[in-house]
Amino acid sequence: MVSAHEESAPRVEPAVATRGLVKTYGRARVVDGIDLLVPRGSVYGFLGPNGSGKTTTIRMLLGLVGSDSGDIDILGRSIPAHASDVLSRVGSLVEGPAFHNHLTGRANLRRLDAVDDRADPRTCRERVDAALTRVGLLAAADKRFRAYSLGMRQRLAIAAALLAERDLLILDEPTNGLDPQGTREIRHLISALAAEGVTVLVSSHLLSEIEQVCTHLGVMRDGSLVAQGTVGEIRSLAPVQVRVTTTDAQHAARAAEILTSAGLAQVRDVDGAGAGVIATLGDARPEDLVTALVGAGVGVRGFEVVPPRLEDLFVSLTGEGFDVSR
Ligand SMILES: Nc1ncnc2c1ncn2[C@@H]1O[C@H](COP(=O)(O)OP(=O)(O)OP(=O)(O)O)[C@@H](O)[C@H]1O
Repeated sequence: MVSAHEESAPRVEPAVATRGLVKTYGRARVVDGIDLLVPRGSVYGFLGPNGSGKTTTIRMLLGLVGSDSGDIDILGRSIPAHASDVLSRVGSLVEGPAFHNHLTGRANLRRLDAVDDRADPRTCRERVDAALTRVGLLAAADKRFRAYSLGMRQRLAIAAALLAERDLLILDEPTNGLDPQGTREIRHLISALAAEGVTVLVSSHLLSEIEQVCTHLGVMRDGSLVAQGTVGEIRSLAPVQVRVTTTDAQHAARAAEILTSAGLAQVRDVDGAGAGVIATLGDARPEDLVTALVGAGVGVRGFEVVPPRLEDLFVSLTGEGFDVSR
C-alpha cells in the first residue's frame, strides 16, 4: 500500500482504526486485510470504484455484518464487543432510513426519534428542529417527503443520523444519483458538520464529488486499501508530467521517441490529436529534455511541466474505469 500516514499519524486516538480487516463472500475476499486510519476531526474520503469493497467495510465498521478476521476500533473502543456503547455516538447513512412519502420531513424525523429508546420524548421537538436546521431543511420541514428533491431526501437522511449527538458520521455514497446542485448541498453540509467538530467518513466512487471537502483520503481497489493519507500527502504521490506541443504529428512522433529514450514512462499523444505528447517526468530533468528535443530538430511549440493531479494518481492506483470526474 502507498501510505503516508505512518510518519504523521496524530497522537490522539483515531475515530476509526482497523487492522487486517478481512471479509469473504464465498471464495471472494471482498475486503482483503485493510488498515484504515481515520483521524479525529478529519473528513476522510473513502474512494474506490464500484465493487471495490467500500460498503462492505462500512457495514463491518457499523457492526451490520461480521468480519472474518481483523480488528476494528471506533472512537477508541473495539467493535463488535463495545458496539452498543460506542455506536450511539456514530451516525450513519448506509441504506438510508425508510421515510414515508405521505408524511412531512418533520413528521418522518419525529417517528424515527420516537423509536429510539435513548431519546427523551419530552425533548423530541427540539431535537428534530435542531437536526432539520443543521441540514438546512427547517424551511421545508412541513412539506411532504414525496415533494422533496433527491438532495433534500439525502439531507433528511443525514438529519435522521444527527438526531442524537454524534462524534462520528459515516456516509456511504451520499452524493450518488444527485445532480450538481444536490451534490453541492451535501458537500456544504459535510463541511459545516466538520467545522462543528464531527469526524466524517464519506465514501464515493467519484473523486471530484468529495475531493474539495476532504482532509484525508483512502483509496480502495479490489478489496485492498491502495493509498491512504492526508490530501496533501496523497497529492505528493501523484506523478509530475511533461507536455510537449509540436508543429505537427511527425515531430510529435520524434518527440515521443526522444522522451522514451530519456527514460520517461507513459509517453502518449496529447488527446490523440497528434500534435504533441505527454509523459511522466520521473527522475528526468526538464532542461535536459528541452535540450534533447531541440538538438534533435523537433519543432517544439510548447514545453510544460504539469503539476501532479490527483485524478492521474487515482487512475494509476485503481486502474481503468474509475470515474474520477464528470
Ligand atoms: N452479501 C453479499 N454477498 C455476496 N457478495 C457480496 C455481498 N455484498 C457485497 N458483495 C460483493 O462484494 C464486492 C464489494 O462490494 P461493495 O458493495 O462492498 O463495494 P463498493 O465499493 O461499496 O461498491 P458499490 O459502490 O457498488 O457499493 C462486490 O463484488 C459485491 O458484489
